Amino acid sequence: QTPVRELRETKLSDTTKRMVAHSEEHGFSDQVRISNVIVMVGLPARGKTYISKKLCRYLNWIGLKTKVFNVGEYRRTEANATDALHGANASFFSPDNEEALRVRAESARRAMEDMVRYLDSGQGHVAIFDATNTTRERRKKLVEFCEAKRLRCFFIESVCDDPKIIESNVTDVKVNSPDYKGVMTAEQAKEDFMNRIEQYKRQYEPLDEVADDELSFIKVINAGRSFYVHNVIGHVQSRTVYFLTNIHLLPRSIFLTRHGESEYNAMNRIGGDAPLTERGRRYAVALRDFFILQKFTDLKIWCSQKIRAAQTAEELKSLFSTEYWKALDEIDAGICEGLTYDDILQRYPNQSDDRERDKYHFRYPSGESYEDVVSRLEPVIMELERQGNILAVSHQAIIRCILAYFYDRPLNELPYIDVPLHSLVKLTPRAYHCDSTVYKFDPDTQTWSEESKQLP
Ligand SMILES: O=c1[nH]cnc2c1c(-c1ccccc1)cn2-c1ccc(Br)cc1
Repeated sequence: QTPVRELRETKLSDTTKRMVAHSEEHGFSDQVRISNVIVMVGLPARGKTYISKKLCRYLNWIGLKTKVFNVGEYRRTEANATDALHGANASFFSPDNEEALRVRAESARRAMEDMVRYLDSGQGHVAIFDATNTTRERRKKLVEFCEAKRLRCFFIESVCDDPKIIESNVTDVKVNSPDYKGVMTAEQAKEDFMNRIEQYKRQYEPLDEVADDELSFIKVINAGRSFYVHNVIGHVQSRTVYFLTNIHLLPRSIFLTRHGESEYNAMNRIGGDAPLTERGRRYAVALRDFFILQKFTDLKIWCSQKIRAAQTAEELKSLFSTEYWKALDEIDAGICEGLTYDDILQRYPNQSDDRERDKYHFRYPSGESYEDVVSRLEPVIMELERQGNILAVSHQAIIRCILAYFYDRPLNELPYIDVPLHSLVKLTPRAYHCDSTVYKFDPDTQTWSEESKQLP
């Protein structure tokens, strides 16, 4: 069997070899060369931090290093220097409060400096500037600041006049804000926060397609019910717009599980397309009983196209609609398919070392890397964002990639996320984090146990 590298040498023409070498060295498009700044705009309780955190998590997962710079957090450190009550008093946000304006301008300046440092250091590709930025003058300063540093600016304005949505934000998030913690009751905090919004309304200048014609921006209206998109430039802005049009706030749960134990698992062999063992079949039945007990009515099942996954979902397909996704198939181990870990250590010692050194980027010869799997899972993640209650029956490497997205884990930690057989993960996305419960089934005692943990 000709080693893969030799194949590549003979197959590529000189021109192609030069192009491949160049692109491997210089990156493929402006997503690497030009740094992007995403600027949030909107009154308080319009979901700016919600969008910032969620978008940051998505861009990091697709490989664009991104960080949120929240000016409120800078103000709170600034305010602690003088008077912690600053944020807990709506009059702090009055346009007539000179001292407060100084503190707020100082916090914005320090956040902008840190943002540029993050991008200039080459550490980051995208910075998200999470602040109200509600006046044209404030936004003009930001554009000038970014232009001077060759940074491309994209504005995301969240406008919302739906009282139900604002109410859910204030009760969900604001009353637990550090501004109010231990300072006043939830009722008082809510009232103060509504006053804070009134203060901002006095100066709010929404983005305008005529007055702001030269800017690149998207107006998100009523939590994604409608959008106005203007002058989108480049890869990062295009992926951002696409993401925002696919997310929603409706509460739902996502269930993830591997297939039941297969004949290959029992022989410690990787890959392949083996059927379930008796223990694996018991898990399939237990899974069906679990969802009958949960009384889930609107659940959709997504399953990989491997026999062991299809057999696991078999028991459930009479209850719920089932779709088979090739994108959910296990990582392709290439020339290592069907081998045991010992076989691989003996036959391919060098590959085993490479894999240990950088498990995320390591690609099995004639197979895939975790990075390749993340790329083929992007459409699955996007469809998960669009859907309601989903159960995905898939494989260890695949579930690691999906969990890394919802848990906001760094990519180098992704290949080490614990995903044992016969365990079912229930994810419930919240405003700024994801609740997670793990249910474990023991096929020998045929009992379920639960370990609930709320991830940061
Ligand atoms: O309050 C809000 N007003 C307006 N838009 C909002 C929220 C929230 C929100 C709601 C509850 C808690 C935390 C954040 C999310 N989005 C939102 C914004 C854009 C998209 Br695309 C989807 C949701």
